[in-house]
Amino acid sequence: MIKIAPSILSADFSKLGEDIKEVELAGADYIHVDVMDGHFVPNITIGPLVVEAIRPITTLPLDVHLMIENPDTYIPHFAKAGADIISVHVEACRHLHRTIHLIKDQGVKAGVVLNPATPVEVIETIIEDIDLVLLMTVNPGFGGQRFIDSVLTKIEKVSALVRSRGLSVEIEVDGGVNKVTAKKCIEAGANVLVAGSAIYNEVDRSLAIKNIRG
Ligand SMILES: O=C(CO)[C@@H](O)[C@H](O)COP(=O)(O)O
Ligand SMILES: [Co+2]
Repeated sequence: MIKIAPSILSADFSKLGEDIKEVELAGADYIHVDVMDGHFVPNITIGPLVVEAIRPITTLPLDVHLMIENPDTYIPHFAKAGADIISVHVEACRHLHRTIHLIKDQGVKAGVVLNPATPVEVIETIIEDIDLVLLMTVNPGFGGQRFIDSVLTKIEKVSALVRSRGLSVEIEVDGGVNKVTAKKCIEAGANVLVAGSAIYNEVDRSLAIKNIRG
């Protein structure tokens, strides 16, 4: 089953609650929350206060994508605020195994994110410990960027790894996902598709989600 995770980075922040409710009613499976700190990526977005504010708005899982330095400091705050999945970048974690278990200790699902230039091999030793692998299909920091095709090979590799170990780890892709690139990601083995501009820039969000799901 293909899941769609609209990224609220492309929503209208002056009516964030309405924009979240709208994609929930339009068939979204997760709400993707992009957290940026101005250090790991050159942009600043939202913190645990906003996660706490949107928690009562939706019953969908909040899929929190941390693009921050020192994630260990903030993981308990995002968990307490109501995150259901917390994903950390391997590039930001000095002790990745410890960070993954810190997330799980909060009773939250743990995801690991790889930038486009990071090879898949880095997750071979921890794939058994996680619930989700998030492959960035753009360089993180901004919505509305162009999909990087070379990541498709990485999706195939992660998919083969998950199958060969008999795991049920979700494979999520994020960045430049639209109805054309979504098809390629699904064929390569992804099952969770994050989309910001391809959903929030469309008037008919229900149709946009349907088109991406394929
Ligand atoms: O994490 C990120 C960007 O760093 C994403 O979640 C974007 O917000 C996706 O936006 P689109 O590329 O779909 O417009
Ligand atoms: Co994201």
